[in-house]
Amino acid sequence: MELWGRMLWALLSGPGRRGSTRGWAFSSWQPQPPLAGLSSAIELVSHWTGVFEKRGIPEARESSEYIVAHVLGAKTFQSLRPALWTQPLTSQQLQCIRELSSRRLQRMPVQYILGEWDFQGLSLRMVPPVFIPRPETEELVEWVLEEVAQRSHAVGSPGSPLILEVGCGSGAISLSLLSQLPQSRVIAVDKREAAISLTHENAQRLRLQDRIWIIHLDMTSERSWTHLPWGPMDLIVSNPPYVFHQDMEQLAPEIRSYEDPAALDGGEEGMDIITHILALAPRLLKDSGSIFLEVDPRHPELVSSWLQSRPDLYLNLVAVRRDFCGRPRFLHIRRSGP
Ligand SMILES: C[S@@+](CC[C@H](N)C(=O)[O-])C[C@H]1O[C@@H](n2cnc3c(N)ncnc32)[C@H](O)[C@@H]1O
Repeated sequence: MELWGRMLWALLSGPGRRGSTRGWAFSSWQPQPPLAGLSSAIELVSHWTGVFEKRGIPEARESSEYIVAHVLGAKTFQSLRPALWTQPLTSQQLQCIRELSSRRLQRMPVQYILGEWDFQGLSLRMVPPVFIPRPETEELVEWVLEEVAQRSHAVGSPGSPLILEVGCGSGAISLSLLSQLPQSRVIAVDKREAAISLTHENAQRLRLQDRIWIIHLDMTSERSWTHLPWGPMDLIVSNPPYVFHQDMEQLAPEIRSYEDPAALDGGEEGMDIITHILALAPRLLKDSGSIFLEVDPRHPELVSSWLQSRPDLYLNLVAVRRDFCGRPRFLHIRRSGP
């Protein structure tokens, strides 16, 4: 699973992918010839890997393995019982693999094809165009958990920590925090109806619905914040849209054709939603409350100088963390004043 997420990020920042591929992504698909003689899982993986490679589909082997494993009822090919690798598949299973593979040929991300994906050990439903959670974001969640563990004297009481997530998407961050912090409560907001309903669905699936308020709200609208059910917050967490607008056209076809641009486009310097969160934070946070953000590697410096220009907010950038590729991608900002 991790590999796929890494690939997505690599495409997001990778060179040489300018120009629209939307047209060819859809028009290049031709009906496949019958798979005469192919019947076992191993043969199908190798057949579809070859087809994907020929059509330039990234992560060809991983894609075909996930699809075949999914149709056989497993999460990964490696977790399939070895007996199933060579056993003949039914014609219904063959047809299903063909249909799912044709979606991959149209550059649909595997997470949407399968309709579910794991995040922090939770199985979440995935529905386009709601943003697919990336493995980097698991590192953000782990950092928040470390902070809560360190401040357990302050936030360990029933109902705490109280956490606000801005831009909940599928609910990945909120639900994994709730599942690992049994006393916590979360307010999760998103401006997209599709994200709100997917977070509701995932909360129900995981039986975490009792400690989460899911609110359909555009955080840039002033009036939205007057009726929050709980507050003030111990923590604000967000993986906001932070892609620099001019980088949007370089995104991989998987991202551009299927994920909501509003989940990605952070404006000219990727700071539009970040600065809204920071400007709002003093009104929502407890005295020494914290903000944890996932950002672009250029943002630690930009955020630091933006905060220096806003001493009235009493917010300090207290730490920057690197992701598994060594890029500075996570910020911890603390409120330290009135
Ligand atoms: C990068 S996605 C993160 C989704 C999820 N937290 C995750 O990490 O998988 C950003 C999310 O912010 C939401 N969003 C964008 N602008 C917003 C706004 N003004 N108010 C509330 N949510 C917003 C998008 O709809 C999207 O779901």
